[in-house]
Amino acid sequence: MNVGERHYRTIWLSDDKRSVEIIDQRWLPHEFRIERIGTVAGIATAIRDMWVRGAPLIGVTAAYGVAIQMTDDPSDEALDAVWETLHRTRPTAINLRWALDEMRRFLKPLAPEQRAEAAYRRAAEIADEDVGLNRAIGENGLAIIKAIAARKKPGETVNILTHCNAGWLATVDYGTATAPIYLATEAGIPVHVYVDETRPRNQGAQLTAWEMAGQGVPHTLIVDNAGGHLMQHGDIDMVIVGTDRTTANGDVCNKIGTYLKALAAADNDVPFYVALPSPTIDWTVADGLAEIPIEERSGDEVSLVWGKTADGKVAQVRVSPDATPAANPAFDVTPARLVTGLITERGVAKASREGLKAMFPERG
Ligand SMILES: CSC[C@@H](O)[C@@H](O)C(=O)COP(=O)(O)O
Repeated sequence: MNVGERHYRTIWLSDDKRSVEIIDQRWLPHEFRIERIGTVAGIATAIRDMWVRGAPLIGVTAAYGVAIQMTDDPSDEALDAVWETLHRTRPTAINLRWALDEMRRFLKPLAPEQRAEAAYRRAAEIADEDVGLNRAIGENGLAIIKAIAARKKPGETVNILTHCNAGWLATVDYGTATAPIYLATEAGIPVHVYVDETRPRNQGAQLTAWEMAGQGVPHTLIVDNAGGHLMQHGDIDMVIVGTDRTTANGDVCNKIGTYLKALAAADNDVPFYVALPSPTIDWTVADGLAEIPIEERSGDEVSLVWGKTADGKVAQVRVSPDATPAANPAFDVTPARLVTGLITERGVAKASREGLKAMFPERG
């Protein structure tokens, strides 16, 4: 995506060909900061403390973490240790385990002295593959938006609700849920996006809104609780969200609050789509509610909110009494029965075991 005149991916190799540079998402939308990270500890911090976030980008960042480790120590023991260290950072997004497994599978058969160079090459390929997958998701989702637009009167917008940030910032480029939106805008289809603020960390208000503004996509920020009301009044044509892990049965784990949007969508006959690249499918898990570990983050993220003060400083304020404890489950599971379709790189699958098997027969 472009920021101003310049095209950026969300992660890239530094000039020293060893460290990576990332957009530090903690400061957006107020400051655009780039950080250079050259250690495994730094990569672990960036993932855990959400300098980078979003399932696909977490995976790519971890892949580069393995590469950094291989320059320091390419032994089997170090490869296993970096897998463990990075796997511990965030438990829910399956792309993290997918990328770590892929790096280990690729590197293990190589002689240690070949591993560093090969690891950077494979990490770069995983990053490039992510861009390709998202572009294909965009094309497949675009067909859905086009079909809705065709039923509208000339000039009427297609109104899309999205939750969290499943955008460019959550991937390497394009985003998953946002890819169809960007392609629709490029194709001249009038779209308008309702952006859920996405408490507690406000990925919608801070990241999706910033992306939409930067790409010139008409959008409106709403509080998380407004979606149901808008659907009851016919103001939403479709919902598109991303996912951190989708089970082999089509259950969708995504940012906390997604389930409530899906319930409201079902009650109002609003199509509810989930956009995902195939590395986000966990083929080993069937029942999302019973089997997916849900990350529990610090209650401080609920009690304290970041923002820009009147004098232009980025600061944190407390919104609840000092003595009030807060719980912060970061994700929830939307059962497959509430999902209209899974927009993958291969096409739109039914959210069911049969639907996913038909789309990915080699995994059946
Ligand atoms: C293409 S990103 C899909 C998901 O990772 C996204 O919707 C999401 O829930 C991100 O959560 P986050 O906690 O910000 O990493």
